[in-house]
Amino acid sequence: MGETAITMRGVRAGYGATKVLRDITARVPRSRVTALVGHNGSGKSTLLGVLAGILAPTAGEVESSCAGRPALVLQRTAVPAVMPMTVREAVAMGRWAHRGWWRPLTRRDRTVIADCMERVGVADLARTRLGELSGGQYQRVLIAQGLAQQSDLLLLDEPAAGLDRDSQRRILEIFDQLVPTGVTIVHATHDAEAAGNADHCLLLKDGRLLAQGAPGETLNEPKHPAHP
Ligand SMILES: Nc1ncnc2c1ncn2[C@@H]1O[C@H](COP(=O)(O)OP(=O)(O)OP(=O)(O)O)[C@@H](O)[C@H]1O
Repeated sequence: MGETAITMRGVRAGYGATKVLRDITARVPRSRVTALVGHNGSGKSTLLGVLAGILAPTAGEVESSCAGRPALVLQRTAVPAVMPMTVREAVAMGRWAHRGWWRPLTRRDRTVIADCMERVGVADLARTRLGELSGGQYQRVLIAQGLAQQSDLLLLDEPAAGLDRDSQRRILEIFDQLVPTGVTIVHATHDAEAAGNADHCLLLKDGRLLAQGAPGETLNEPKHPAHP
């Protein structure tokens, strides 16, 4: 299926003595949505950490043809909305990678920030404080913050977790709008609809890759943990 954005060969990774990923050999297609699927603890977040470049593999290699640094959108629960800042200020933090946090925003930064808020539908909330947002709105702000990094690789850890169906669908729509702009998306999910909507799935179990490919093939894989 199309071009490859990332190739992993025999990737192992973990945390000190804890070995998590075991010999992952997989590909991520360019300008497509890839879903990382698997039970709790199967290694989805760890794999995102490797793809984000914040966790170095202990073996194997990761070859990426993406330009620049990937943008990682952490799980909403890992980034509580306790900071006394507005939506615009939170999205502006996405520009720090470009300009450093100490420099004033340029006109270009302001344009990018406004565009990212528009794309995820939070422009009308620009002056609202994070603490006043619903879960779905806050998740979209975090996505806008990731988009503001203007990376062509967007990694998201369970962006739809804990949201109602409408908010989940809205996130899938955002993915569908981003892909034609050349963004490669990789997201971890527990949700069957989100996984089924992806172009490509990587199915993990206990740190190993059980299957990869189109959702129809991967998720019906007899080795899928959901199968008896
Ligand atoms: N910082 C860490 N230090 C030590 N072990 C960790 C660390 N982070 C994760 N682990 C362990 O690595 C394994 C894989 O965790 P990971 O978070 O990658 O799985 P996951 O598939 O994303 O799970 P979930 O669906 O619950 O988010 C788990 O056994 C977990 O306890």
